[in-house]
Parts: sequence; structure tokens; C-alpha cells
Amino acid sequence: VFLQTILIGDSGVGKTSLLVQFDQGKFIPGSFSATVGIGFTVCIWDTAGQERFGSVTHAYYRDAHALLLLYDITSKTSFDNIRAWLTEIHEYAQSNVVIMLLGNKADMSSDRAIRRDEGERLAKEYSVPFMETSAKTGVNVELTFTAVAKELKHRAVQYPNEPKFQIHEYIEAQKGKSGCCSYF
Ligand SMILES: Nc1nc2c(ncn2[C@@H]2O[C@H](COP(=O)(O)OP(=O)(O)OP(=O)(O)O)[C@@H](O)[C@H]2O)c(=O)[nH]1
Repeated sequence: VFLQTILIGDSGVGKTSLLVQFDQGKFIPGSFSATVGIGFTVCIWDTAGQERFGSVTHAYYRDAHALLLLYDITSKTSFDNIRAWLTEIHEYAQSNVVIMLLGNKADMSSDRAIRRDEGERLAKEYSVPFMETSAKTGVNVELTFTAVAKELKHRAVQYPNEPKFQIHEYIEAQKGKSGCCSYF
């Protein structure tokens, strides 16, 4: 089963950096060439699985199974634009798409423009999980991708009697364990 996850958000919020941090475990400073939405594929192989390939469409994220929606905690504009991104998502993406809101650059607390609770409130309004991340320090990066992968796997392959995976609960439990929030 191939599951497509796409990172979206304004230019410069750190989409590429976050993916590089997850993929290579390091931060490569400096801008990458402009990317509108960048995707990666989570491949889940399971004999009980069902392949779910969507048809190719013009909207690049129409076939996405998960969307990581990023803003930059030091940029009010990038935060304000989240609503517009969400409107577009609800218009074009699959209705059952897994969405996660990420406030990136959490390491830049001295330049913070958006409080953590503002991010939380927006996420609640749209009923999506929320996390502050840093592509630089790596805080919550692995947790983000793991939570999405688990949710996608759960949706694609569900065994009888398996309890429903709850992405919100998973994130809250893991946050508590890792001491993730000492940055905030
Ligand atoms: N301090 C800090 N800087 C970051 C972080 N994430 C990204 N950056 C920096 O922010 C700038 C933009 O990062 P990119 O990863 O290119 O952002 P993007 O969203 O892919 O940008 P576009 O491709 O233009 O859409 C670069 O200078 C990064 O080094 C972070 O978590 N902390």
C-alpha cells in the first residue's frame, strides 16, 4: 500500500527542512529551491492490505492520504494563511485525508509571533492534531511522522478486534513521554 503524504504551507515555513530532518536526521541550513507542496510516500506493506491508488489529477494533493500543514511560529502571515490552506484542502483533498497542523521553527522562541495556544486553538477549531516542531533541533519531527504513519496504516489495514487508533491520544501520550515541550 502506498500512501502519499504532502507538506503544504507558505513559502519558507520549512517544509523541505522538516522532511530533510525526518529523512536524514539533520538540519541543512539555507533555503531550498522553492517548493509549492512536497510529498513523500509512506510504503506500508501488508498482505492484508488493500491497494488504494487514486487516479492522477491536476490538483497535486488530491491523491494525498495525509497533509502536513505548516506555518512558521515567527511569521504571522504564514499563520493567518492557514485558514486559506484549510479552505483549499476541504475543497480539493479527499474528505478522509489525515491533516495535521504544525507550527514549525519552534527553536526560534525569541522571534515568536504566534503563541502556542493560538496554534492549539486553530487546530481545535478544525479538529486536527497540532504540534510545534523544529526542523533545526528535530523536536517533535519524528513524532509527527510516526503519528501520521500510524494513522495511515491503521486506516489502510485494520485487523478484526483491533482498537481504533486515535491520533490525538497517541500524540498526547507521546508528548508526555518524550519531554518534548521543554522548548515552549
Ligand atoms: N531556525 C529554524 N530555521 C528553519 C527551520 N525550518 C526551516 N528553517 C529555515 O527556513 C528557511 C526556509 O526553509 P525551507 O525548508 O526552504 O522552507 P520551505 O517551506 O520548503 O520553503 P519553499 O520551498 O519556499 O516553500 C531556510 O532558511 C531554513 O533553513 C526551523 O525549524 N528552525
